Formats: sequence, structure tokens, C-alpha cells
Amino acid sequence: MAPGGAKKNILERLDAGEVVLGDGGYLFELEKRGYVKAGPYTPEAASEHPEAVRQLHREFLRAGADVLQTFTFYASDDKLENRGNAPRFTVRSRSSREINRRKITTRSFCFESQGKQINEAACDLAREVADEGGVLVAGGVSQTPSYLSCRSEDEVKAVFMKQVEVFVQKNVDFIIAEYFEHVEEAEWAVQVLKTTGKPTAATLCIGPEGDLNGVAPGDCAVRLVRAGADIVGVNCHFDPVTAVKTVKMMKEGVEKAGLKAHYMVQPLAYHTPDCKRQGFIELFEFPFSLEPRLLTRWDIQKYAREAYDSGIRYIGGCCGFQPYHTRALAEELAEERGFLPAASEKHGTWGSGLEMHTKPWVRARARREYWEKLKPASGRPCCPSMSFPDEWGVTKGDAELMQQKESTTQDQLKVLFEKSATNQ
Ligand code: MET
Ligand SMILES: [Zn+2]
Repeated sequence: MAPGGAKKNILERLDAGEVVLGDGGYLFELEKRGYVKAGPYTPEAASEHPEAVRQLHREFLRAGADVLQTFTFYASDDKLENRGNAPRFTVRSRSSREINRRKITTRSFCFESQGKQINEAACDLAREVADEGGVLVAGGVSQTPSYLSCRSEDEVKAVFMKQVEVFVQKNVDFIIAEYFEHVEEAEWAVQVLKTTGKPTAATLCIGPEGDLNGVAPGDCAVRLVRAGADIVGVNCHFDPVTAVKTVKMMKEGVEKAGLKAHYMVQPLAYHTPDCKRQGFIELFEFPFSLEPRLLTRWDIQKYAREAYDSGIRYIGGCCGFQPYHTRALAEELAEERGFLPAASEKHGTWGSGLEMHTKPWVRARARREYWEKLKPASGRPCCPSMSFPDEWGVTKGDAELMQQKESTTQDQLKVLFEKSATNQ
């Protein structure tokens, strides 16, 4: 929120044409910091390690986020039940406080009350930090295992309702249904969210090819708006270029149907030009070797401008998006928003802080043109720009397909054709 301004709700802000900055990826960042387990990807850290979640909320706030999302991704009771087994070795905690907390939180509650506890703790944390900066709190629900195991619409809706009851009780400012691969499930979520009377956003984790049933982005968006969503778009799974392209397709669909909506985009902070329908999940590097694909702050500025120019006004990030990425959004859109975030006190726009560097060649980099034109190295000797693990059984057909992709290098093609020859 602009310093000193009164707090408007999300729709008032978007209706007034304001840019709203989302926050970034809690799950991936907290996994790297040691508080989330990759695999289940559940958010029990909200109750087990509130200090870790609180700190990350503060960092996104300081970086310029106008919304803090509750750390409730995959916090539905049915997902928490599927969290997997205890570790093979005992995890030794450093402090007796942590041990006590572990005793309290591990297995001593049924999943249902655990779910409630996690959702409540997440709401309290987001609210506490949001109030420090006068920004909005968004409750969040995501796709459920119940939908995949073909449970009924009523059962899936009942699962969402459990989380939504907590969001109402904790008085979040609005609710986001995010990370849905099937538009049908997202429609059900939106219908439940709408019963609260709170503004509702819905983002699918899809690309231009549409949802996993092949429903095109434009049609997905129309269905979500008809289900009652005020804001529609995409999150996760794809890089900003692909995500913005997908939201544009959604916007076209909605406009063609004569409907109205606001648009939202929260992409990965990883480059994914080689991804198909399921996005980064398909990559060989997923999820533990994605670092070379990370977007720079300059990539983010480009993304912010493209999203803005495409008419998207809710602009944020998902997995891989760290606080400095959020700050880059805020810096690119500083004029539109009318202010810079607190974190920019320690960052000169377009590298201007480098004017103070001791080395003259680094001082010479204190300008936009330098960073905008730079093509950063991946920094990994003998690594191609796209991945091909050895065990991949490449066929001649695969190799020919890759040849048609602009992103495939000559070196990669050589390897591919050699491999396809041995595989025949
Ligand atoms: N808002 C969620 C998070 O960053 C989205 C995760 S998508 C896998 O934690
Ligand atoms: Zn994500």
C-alpha cells in the first residue's frame, strides 16, 4: 500500500486501475531454508515453525508486496493425510523448545484438527505481518487429492469448505483458489469461496495448451468467471513469458464472451521455454536442480512491464520467486505505483548503487543498458542450456522433434542424434 493511504479492498483497487503486487513462492523458499519437505509439499511449518513463515512474509512485505497469501498451500485435510511416512533417521532438534513443539504437532492430533491448526496459524501469521505494512491478506486453497481420486463434487467442496471456514473466522481480506490443473475443480473451489461474500480470485497452473483435460485457457477463464471469480489468471508451472501469454488468451476468451474480470499472473521465477502441458514438473531438473534456470532481477523487470502492458494488474510470483524478485517488480512499476518499497533503500534502481563500488569496471555497470543487454552465463561448464540426462532413451523421432525447437543447441543435437543411433 502507498504510505499513508487508507486500506481499500482488492476489487476497489483493481477497479480503480491500480497495480497490485502479489508476493512470491513460500513453498520453494521454505523448502530451501529447511522448513518444507519436497514431495508432500505441505505447509505444516505455519504451526511448527511460525518464525520462519513470519520472516518470509516480512521479506515479501519489505520488497513491496501489496498482498500476503496465507501459507496454506496443500493444507486441505485430505492432502495432509497423504503426507507420507516418518523419516528413516531420527531428526535431532537443536532446542528443547523445538522438541516440545515437535511432540505437540507430530501425530498427536487427528489430521482434521491438524488441518485446522495449520490453517489458523497461517492466517494469524499473514495478518500479523500484513498489519505491519497495511497490506491485504489472501487466504488460499489449492487442488485436492480427493478430486483426483474421483470423489464427488460434494466431497471435494466439503474439503474446501473446511479451509474456508477458517478464512472467514480469521477474516482474511479475500481468497485465492490457486494451482489447479483441472478447471472443473477450480470452478467448484470458486463456488465454495463465493459463499463467503469475499472477493475471489482463481488461478490455474496451466500454459497455452490449457488444462489437463485440454480445455483451452480462454474457455477455462470464461468458466471461472461464470462460476463467480472476480479475478482470473495463472500461477506456477511456467515462466513469466509463457504465463503472460496464457493470461492474454484467458483475457481474450473472457472479452469474446462479453464478460468482465480482472487478471492476475503469478509465474515461476524459472525459465521454462522447453516445457509442455505440465510445465516445470516435466523438467529433468525438477525440483532439486532448477537453480541455473532462475530469473535475474532484470528478467523480472521485463516480465513486470510485459504483464502490465498486457492489461494484467495483479502481478506476483510463485515457486522460485524470492523477495528480491518482488522488489524488482516494485522497482519496474514504481512510477505506476507512485512509490518504491522499503527494500529499495538498499538497491539503486538499475544498479545505480554500483556507482559507489571501489573498482572502476564495476562502477561502469551502474546503468540500465549494461544489465538489460547482458546475457548471463549459466556458469556450469559443459552444461547445455537445456537438460538431457544420460538415461534418457532418445529415439530418432525425439531428436528430429528437438531439431525443430529454436532452443536446442547444435551440441545438444549432436548428442541426441548419437544417442538415437545407439538406441536403434
Ligand atoms: N502460494 C503457494 C506458495 O508459494 C503456491 C505454491 S505452488 C506449488 O507457497
Ligand atoms: Zn508454485
